Amino acid sequence: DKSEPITSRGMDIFGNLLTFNSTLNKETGARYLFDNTRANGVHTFHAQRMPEFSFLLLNALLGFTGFEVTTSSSFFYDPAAVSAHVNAGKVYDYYKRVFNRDSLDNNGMKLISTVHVGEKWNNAGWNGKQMIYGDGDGQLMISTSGGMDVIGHEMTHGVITHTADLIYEGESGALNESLADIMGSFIENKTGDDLWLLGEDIYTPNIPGDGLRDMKDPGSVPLSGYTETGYYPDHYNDRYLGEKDNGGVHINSSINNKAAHLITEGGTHYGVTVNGIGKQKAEKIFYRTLTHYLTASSNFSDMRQAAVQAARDLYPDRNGEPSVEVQAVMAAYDAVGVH
Ligand SMILES: CCC(=O)Oc1c(C)cccc1C(=O)O
Ligand SMILES: [Ca+2]
Ligand SMILES: [Zn+2]
Repeated sequence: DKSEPITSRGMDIFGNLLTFNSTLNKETGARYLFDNTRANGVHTFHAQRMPEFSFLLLNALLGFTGFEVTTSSSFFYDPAAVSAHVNAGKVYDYYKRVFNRDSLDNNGMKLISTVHVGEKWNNAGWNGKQMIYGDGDGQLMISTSGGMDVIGHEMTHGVITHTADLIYEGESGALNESLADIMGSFIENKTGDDLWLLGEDIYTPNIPGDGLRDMKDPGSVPLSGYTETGYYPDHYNDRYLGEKDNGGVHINSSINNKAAHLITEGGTHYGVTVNGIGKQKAEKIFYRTLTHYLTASSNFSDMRQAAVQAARDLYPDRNGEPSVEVQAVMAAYDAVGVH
């Protein structure tokens, strides 16, 4: 075979010089962003800023994944591609290390990312088969593949597809979004309040400290992205009941996000006090909830019951009393009004 694994270097979108796995064509000397050391490959492509609808159409109809990112030297000159490639490898490593999950399907499926989708597209996504990243318009967003939590979020959509496959609308869709936010944030693993911000590294480059969403204080972020007045909800009674955003999947996700924050760090919310149990336990509870109990049509009440059960499996009752972990889950869902 004419191709062999080789390490290459390149800068990510923040100017960090990184070393990563790639593939060399020995005959031509060309290198490709194909890391064949993980699963059946972590392969990164570019769409040369094609309009997103045409990329998505060609992808859906013909399985077109874009153009190969290649270089004739040992250096790759596409920062957005380097960021997507390296971050995808990190997300693969997280799921393998923490949950012994081999790729999104737990069967070593190839991880495909395509960057430069659309023209100044303020979006990232999972299209059911692969991750896609826009470059942003430079004001609202910059290359979305630069966000470790964004990539963790997109790839967790892939894990969800291969597990509960939560229907992407209404309450099940909000749970899909929330679990992607929760795992994306845990994978990025920042400290302090930054742990709870989504997309902060690639959002509004001219405004420090803000994010697409805030899991600790959802109500601090205006709903401007969805042309709704108001702020993200942090209680079930304030959930969005409109039609926009597939019935508010990126809006009502904040209610479950707040529950996840309370389970992890604790706090008093609408008069309900939760004693936090930390990230290591929280991530196990959410992963077990997703992989053992949730189904495609699960709603918020199902989520509460599933999370309580997952917590009970992992941290059983003691002398007939719920463990502190189970108590934290119950109290957190009480605090956000989900019963
Ligand atoms: C935190 C990751 C995220 O929200 O990605 C999206 C963006 C940036 C725009 C539109 C949709 C998504 C998504 O993956 O839901
Ligand atoms: Ca973040
Ligand atoms: Zn999402």
